[in-house]
Amino acid sequence: MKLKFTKMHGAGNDFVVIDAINQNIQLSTELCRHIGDRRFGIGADQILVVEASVTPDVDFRYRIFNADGGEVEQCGNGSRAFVRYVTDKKLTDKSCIRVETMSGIIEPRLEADGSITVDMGAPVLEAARVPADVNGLVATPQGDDLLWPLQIGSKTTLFSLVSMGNPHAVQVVDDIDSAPVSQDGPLIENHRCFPKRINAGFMQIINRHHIRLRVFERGAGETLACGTGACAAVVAGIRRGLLDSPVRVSARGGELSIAWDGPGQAVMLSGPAVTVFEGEINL
Ligand SMILES: N[C@H](CCC[C@H](N)C(=O)O)C(=O)O
Repeated sequence: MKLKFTKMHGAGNDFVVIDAINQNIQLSTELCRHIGDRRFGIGADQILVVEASVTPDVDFRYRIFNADGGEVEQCGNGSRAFVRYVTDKKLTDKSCIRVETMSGIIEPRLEADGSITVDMGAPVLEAARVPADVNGLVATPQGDDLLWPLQIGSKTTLFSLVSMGNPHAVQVVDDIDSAPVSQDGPLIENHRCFPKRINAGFMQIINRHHIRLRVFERGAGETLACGTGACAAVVAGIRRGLLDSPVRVSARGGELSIAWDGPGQAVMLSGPAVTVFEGEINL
């Protein structure tokens, strides 16, 4: 069968977007892994699937699969690509849409100037959900920052644990260009304290309104930008008294902007969403 798709990116975090409203497609882990493969398939960090909503007062359902085929709860950069896609494909005439994801409802908005802002919902301090004693590992938070000391390779590293629907472990580093992302990223992602695995953020503080960020993503490896990772890093930095909202997040693939007014409040994510090409794949 032939499957139509659209290739998109948000600050270099790239996606294959599939309309499953007007195409009959049953996605499996194996099929998503094939589509995400940069040599045998199309290639992408994530595959985004557009489905009709079955929930009143919700416009669409949005499924997210990492390149390794795993279905996940949330994708910040993907949510901006989503609203660009459904607008350009005339699947909606709304500028602000309500989208159901595995982790709840998000509200991406296409602004008059063409930029896109997403209400990502309120963060959960993942520490509250991390089992204190997993496989005999006892991890206890330090102070009210909820900084968790975890053994990564031969060293103990302090992490902020934040969930944006999907889990993030964020650490502060002096220089992200020399940070051991490729070495420590997989160790953090697969750490035994995180039974569902986790996204690993490496944050360099430039000033109270600007960070540089690299993220080794669960199920995708290091990406050029991570929207939920940017949200989690800013939440962690504000909670630790290191940052003030709004914060400019410089990722390797582009710039994102995050605003957060504190616990219980929604995190607002703004940034680009670009359509690169339309295509068809033989399955
Ligand atoms: N790798 C993530 C999903 C994609 C998140 C990222 N691409 C974003 O923009 O938020 C996870 O397994 O939770």
